[in-house]
Amino acid sequence: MVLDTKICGLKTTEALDAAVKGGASHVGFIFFPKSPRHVTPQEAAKLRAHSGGKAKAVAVTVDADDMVLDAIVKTMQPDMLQLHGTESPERVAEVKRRYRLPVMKAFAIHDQADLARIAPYRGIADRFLFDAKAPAGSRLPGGNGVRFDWNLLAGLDAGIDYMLSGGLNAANIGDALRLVKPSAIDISSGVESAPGVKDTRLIEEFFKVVDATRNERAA
Ligand SMILES: O=C(O)c1ccccc1N[C@@H]1O[C@H](COP(=O)(O)O)[C@@H](O)[C@H]1O
Repeated sequence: MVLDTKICGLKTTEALDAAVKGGASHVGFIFFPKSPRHVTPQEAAKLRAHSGGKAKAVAVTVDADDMVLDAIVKTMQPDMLQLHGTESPERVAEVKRRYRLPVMKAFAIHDQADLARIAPYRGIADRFLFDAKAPAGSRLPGGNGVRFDWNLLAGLDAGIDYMLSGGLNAANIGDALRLVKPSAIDISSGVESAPGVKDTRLIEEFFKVVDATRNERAA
């Protein structure tokens, strides 16, 4: 079974190399100035070039306007856009049209009502990303290392293509993948030694568990 894996919030070639070596299908770059993982379009372009196309480059933005997206798309040339704010279905459709890129729409999940909110985006977003709600007082809509109740996903329509995200790490990814069957997983702070500082040893450890669980799923 194919399981895409995205390592998000990359800022250095060392961390990027570890992600690619581990088998990441996607690598994510954060364009959100309040984040400790924020990169400029120029920095992301250099990292993307360094990866040599071995993983799809995802640009993560939060309610970005066309001017911001124009600069990112022109400079970095991502393979996919992750919209991690409160973008409406109309805005998602507009972004897809304007940039001719696949779009992954992120949702903050706490209960079933949050999952129901994806309905108007079906057929518009190419993929969904389910993250936890940001804790009170957090300056970030994602990258908070917080998980949500994965049981909520058990009854989800099997045709929904989603990336599981939020508080994943080497210690819990095995349990997550035994409980739910996402087409993809996404991790950021779970492979960091401090906010915004990726740890290559933690990236390696994460992939070891993912590979072991993937083999379990295939058996
Ligand atoms: O990581 C950030 O700083 C960030 C900022 C703004 C929007 C999204 C961000 N990260 C996304 O958050 C999730 C989960 O992160 P974590 O594994 O819980 O730390 C991931 O999708 C990142 O793309």
